[in-house]
Amino acid sequence: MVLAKVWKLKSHFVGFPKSSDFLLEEEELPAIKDGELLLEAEFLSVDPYMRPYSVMNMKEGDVMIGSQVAKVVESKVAEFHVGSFVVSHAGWRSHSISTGDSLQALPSTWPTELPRSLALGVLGMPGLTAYFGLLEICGPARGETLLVNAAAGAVGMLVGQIGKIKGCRVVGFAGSDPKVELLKELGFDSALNYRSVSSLDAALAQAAPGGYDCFFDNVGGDFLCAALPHMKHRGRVSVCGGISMYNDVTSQKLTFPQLTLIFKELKVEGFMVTRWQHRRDEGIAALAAWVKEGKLQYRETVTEGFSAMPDAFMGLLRGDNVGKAVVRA
Ligand SMILES: NC(=O)C1=CN([C@@H]2O[C@H](COP(=O)(O)OP(=O)(O)OC[C@H]3O[C@@H](n4cnc5c(N)ncnc54)[C@H](OP(=O)(O)O)[C@@H]3O)[C@@H](O)[C@H]2O)C=CC1
Ligand SMILES: CCCCCCCCC/C=C/C=O
Repeated sequence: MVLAKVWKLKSHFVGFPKSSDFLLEEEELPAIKDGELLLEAEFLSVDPYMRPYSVMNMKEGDVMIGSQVAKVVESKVAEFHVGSFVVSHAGWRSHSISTGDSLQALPSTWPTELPRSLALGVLGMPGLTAYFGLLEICGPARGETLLVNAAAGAVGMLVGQIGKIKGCRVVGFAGSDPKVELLKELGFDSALNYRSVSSLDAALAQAAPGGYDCFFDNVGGDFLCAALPHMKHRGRVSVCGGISMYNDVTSQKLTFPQLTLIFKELKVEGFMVTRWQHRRDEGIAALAAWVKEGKLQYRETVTEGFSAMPDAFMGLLRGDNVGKAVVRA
């Protein structure tokens, strides 16, 4: 008999999440049956989408949604061997029972020098988000200027580096001076702290006096409104996220950008990374090759202990993380 620890949504978040919104429970798991396997979480992901998802798709008492890298500890499914690792979407659970459906096996050839947590980061959902969201929607060309915000986070850090690989001039905005320094180390041509610039408008203009061809937006709200007038004619905007709005209690009042969109003939397109699920292998192969060649660097912020899941999640929303935020169970 296995006692699983499970984090549940105790109360719907109102504004910024609080520790008291989460509930840690224990659940007895039954013995596995034929066609089932028992998983033990090794690394769990915390991601911004969990905040809007909780509003749209969860009720109080539900297990928090999420992905994890897990070890197969018992198996009655031929394709999954005990001791192998998978990415599972079991939510915030220390142990879970699965039929194997929708599990992604980590290759047995996973390089020992790469932590398995990368399957939740550069070699997982955030990597694919950066890869397809930038290349398919912005279509950056050599010599073009690319703008990205939340640039020191899991997705943004990769977007900027992929922009450099594609020959762009890259401008990144992040929320602290150490993050800005890191972006410069990673090869960003210009990096700015959006919290300390006296005017976002002036900073955007100064960083790219000729304007931006591509904008990968992770933040939305005021940043999006400030950036659109700095786009070049026929610029492309990839609307990936709106983290500045996820904790809003009342909707932000924004100035409609119709005239900018029309006269600049901008393409502004939202996306879900799941759009390219059928091209997952292609994306992971490209990202892995760049990591191996040293062209794509990754960073992780690892929080220790399953009991710290809510802290890691709240830290992510506050901007405590550099690169991908994960929890080691
Ligand atoms: N469309 C899709 O399919 C997907 C969308 N996303 C979206 O991509 C974005 C980035 O996700 P991810 O890389 O995983 O997360 P990050 O690792 O970038 O973490 C979130 C970061 O957002 C920044 N942030 C928080 N609040 C604000 C704010 N008010 N204004 C500006 N920045 C803020 C913080 O960095 P800082 O210190 O710089 O403020 C924080 O570190 C999110 O919006 C997410 O929802 C992610 C995956 C898939
Ligand atoms: C628990 C499984 C979820 C994996 C899919 C995640 C899709 C993320 C899309 C993000 C949107 C905005 O942040």
